[in-house]
Amino acid sequence: MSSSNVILIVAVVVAVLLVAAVAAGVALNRRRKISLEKPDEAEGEKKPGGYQAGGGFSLSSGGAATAAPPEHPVEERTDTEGQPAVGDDASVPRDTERRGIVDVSLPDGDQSTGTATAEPPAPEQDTPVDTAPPAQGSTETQAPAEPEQATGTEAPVEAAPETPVEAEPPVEGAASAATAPAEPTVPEQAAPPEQAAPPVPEAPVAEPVEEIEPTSGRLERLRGRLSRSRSSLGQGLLGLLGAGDLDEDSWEEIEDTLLMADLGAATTTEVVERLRSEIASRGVRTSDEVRGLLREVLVDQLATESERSVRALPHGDPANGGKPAVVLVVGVNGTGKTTTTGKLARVLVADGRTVLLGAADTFRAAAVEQLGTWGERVGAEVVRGEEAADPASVAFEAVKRGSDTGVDAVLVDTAGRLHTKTGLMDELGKVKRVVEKQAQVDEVLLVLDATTGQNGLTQARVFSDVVDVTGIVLTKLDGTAKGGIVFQVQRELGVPVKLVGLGEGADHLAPFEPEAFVDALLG
Ligand SMILES: Nc1nc2c(ncn2[C@@H]2O[C@H](COP(=O)(O)OP(=O)(O)OP(=O)(O)O)[C@@H](O)[C@H]2O)c(=O)[nH]1
Repeated sequence: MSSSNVILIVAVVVAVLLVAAVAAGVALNRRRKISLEKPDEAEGEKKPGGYQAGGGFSLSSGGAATAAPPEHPVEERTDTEGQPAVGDDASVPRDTERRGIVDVSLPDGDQSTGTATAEPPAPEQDTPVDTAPPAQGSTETQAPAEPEQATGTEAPVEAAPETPVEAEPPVEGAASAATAPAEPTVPEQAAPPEQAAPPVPEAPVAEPVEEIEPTSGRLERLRGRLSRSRSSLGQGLLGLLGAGDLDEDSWEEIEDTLLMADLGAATTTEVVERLRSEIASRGVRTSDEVRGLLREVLVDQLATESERSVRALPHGDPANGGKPAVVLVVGVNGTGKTTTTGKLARVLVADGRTVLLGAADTFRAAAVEQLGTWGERVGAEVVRGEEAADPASVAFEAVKRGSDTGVDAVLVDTAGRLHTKTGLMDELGKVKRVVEKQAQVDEVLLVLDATTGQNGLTQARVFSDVVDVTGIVLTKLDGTAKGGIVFQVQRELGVPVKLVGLGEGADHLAPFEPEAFVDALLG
């Protein structure tokens, strides 16, 4: 072979390598960009009763790539005086019992958090949870009992005699699903293909006991529940703008209206400036034109590029080795975490999905009970720990159980109250890390109470530092005239509002859609 041939071949090889590298770079870049977008149809294949765009919930499955953490504006953190902060209650606690601070220090490889869990799951006992001895860390699964009405007196402890976890081959950490998982040694996505695995337990299937309201058109149907915000913000602005001849006093009033509705200073300034310039250039006369302009300006403020779909669809088919979606629900107690977890479960079940609930809010026995009731209502299995159990252990067990039984989604309700903010945050971080030992966390929904205004934002910043919040659920929008908090939350946190809570009813959860929301505000 002549030397020119050799050079030619080398040149061709180099060219091919270059092309491959460029292609890989482009692909990687694209993957990062769409990490929060809907997956291909194939990935998030739908079951009957699915969701449509426009009025329905938008669900997607988490991609292989983890969503890039949102950028959070760096701001001075100040707890609002006299207001509940992270680690406190967002509302008056419904009970007074508190558990002590759990040792949540977690150096890698630390097994000490499982200290209290050496005991096997408590045998069947009829004692109500609050009087049960604090057998920390033990978890048990609760099959959706044939529900009558859930009662607060129901003894939650039904020792699952042979939980699959205990029968599991001794994957370190998993062996202690009833204890704190020894996290670092569990290989990620460990799925021993040819192990003599114990029979895959079937998720107890129960029919939802209640009819679930259709999931499409929720925001439309619930728009009346925004009436307070509508009259203060929507009607207030329309009235002022429609009066014509806007002098400085009028503009000041418009500004005040926006501020009072909790839009925040930055958004308010932008909205007023835009309205002023558009009115000056376009000339807006009729009430329809006023409404049209206002709608446009407000929707533009709310629209973000972030994907709003909730990543609650499984990775592949769970019946054939696919993994369930894992959703963590975080937030301060009293904001509506448990309620939102239950409502979201209903949405998924209505979509033909199977759900498992993890009651990792072990801080308060009643919270666990509450989630148990939601589980019964939708026919979802509930994995829970006893009061004061290690939440990470419960979460771990829930995800494991969900994977074993092949559910579509595991929703984990976490604690929002501890004696100290640091303890809470350490614990939350641990919950996420532990869960990630066996499955990707697809969605971290931060639940914020819309009625707490600025304080909710403070909470959100703290939570965002510990876990990458991927979506906001703004609850109790029905109980406030300050629906403008939606604008501020998105702007300040850089995280999209994905769901809104519009009441205490089981189906008072709606997907957040900027246009429909603004329409509801404007009446
Ligand atoms: N009006 C209204 N009330 C809501 C909404 N979401 C939740 N709530 C109520 O808020 C209260 C607190 O809700 P929870 O779900 O218990 O709050 P949490 O954050 O989980 O608190 P724990 O159960 O202690 O963990 C309950 O009375 C709910 O019914 C909503 O969108 N609107």
